[in-house]
Amino acid sequence: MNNLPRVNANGHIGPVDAAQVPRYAGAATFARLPRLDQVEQADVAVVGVPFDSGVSYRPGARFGGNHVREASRLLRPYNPALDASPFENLQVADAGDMAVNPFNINEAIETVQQNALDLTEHGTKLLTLGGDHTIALPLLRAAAERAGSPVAMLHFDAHLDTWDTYFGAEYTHGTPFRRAVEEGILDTEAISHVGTRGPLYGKKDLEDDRRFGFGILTSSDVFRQGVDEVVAKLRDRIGGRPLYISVDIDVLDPAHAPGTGTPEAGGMTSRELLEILRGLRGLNLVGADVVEVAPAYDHADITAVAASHVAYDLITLMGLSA
Ligand SMILES: N=C(N)NCCCC(=O)O
Ligand SMILES: [Zn+2]
Ligand SMILES: [Zn+2]
Repeated sequence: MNNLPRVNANGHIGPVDAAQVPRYAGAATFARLPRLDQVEQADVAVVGVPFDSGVSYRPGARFGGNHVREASRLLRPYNPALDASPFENLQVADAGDMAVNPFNINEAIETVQQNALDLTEHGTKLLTLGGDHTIALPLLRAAAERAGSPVAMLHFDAHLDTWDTYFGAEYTHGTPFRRAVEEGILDTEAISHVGTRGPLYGKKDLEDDRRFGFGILTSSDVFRQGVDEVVAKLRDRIGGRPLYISVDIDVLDPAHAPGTGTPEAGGMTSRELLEILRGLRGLNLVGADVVEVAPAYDHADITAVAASHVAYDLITLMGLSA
């Protein structure tokens, strides 16, 4: 059905043309891009991670990837905010979903790490959709291995996710970045949380976090300092290092992202998040995730639309990387 030619100027296969095939027709791939098996090589692979066995509150992020794919049907090929055509500059393809064991977190982490390594074997960059924040740990392991060094990280989230354990469990969605620091896969000179807010267990949470090396720009900092100052501070800290960006969609206010498992009031707007991302043009972005999209709590696809635009800007940034 969707066999119309869609080869663009650079020989890359782009999205199905919405002027030729209604954009609501056919099975969803991210932004109506080709599947990975339909292209010879991919500069960027978008892959879903249907896993949410690491959550401490509301489940459902296992369904996030497909929810974002459905909302991404309305994306268009030219990104005016960054003056770039990401699918023309790059061959971007949808790699489907990782087959992750929902009953065994340790095995799931291994699978995510191995799948991420397999997908990036020939220089392909990875953007994952969906899943809970547990998956950032194996994704960072793979990113650091491919980079050949610890990576810088920007972590957009309402939460620190540097807690130690829940119910004695080390691998959960509230603990990936403490594990990552312990494993030495993060460049602790260049790791920042952006958008954090809300109650903590105690002051020690912040003390631990600072000891690990994290800088923090809270949701209130973004509001009070403004996007440009925040961008300048982040760029300064990251420099030319290989950079991984992890976006927990709950960094957005519940008004902008109700479809998530651990919502916190007082968050950033989707405009603020997109503006900060666009300010990161030219950094050496090696990989990214968009996690914690839980469709059961979404309304009118608000969360999925925001997540699809975040993913689109992340892919655009990959095409504009140093
Ligand atoms: N990573 C996300 N979304 N949430 C972590 C919340 C941890 C807690 O229940 O305290
Ligand atoms: Zn969070
Ligand atoms: Zn998180």
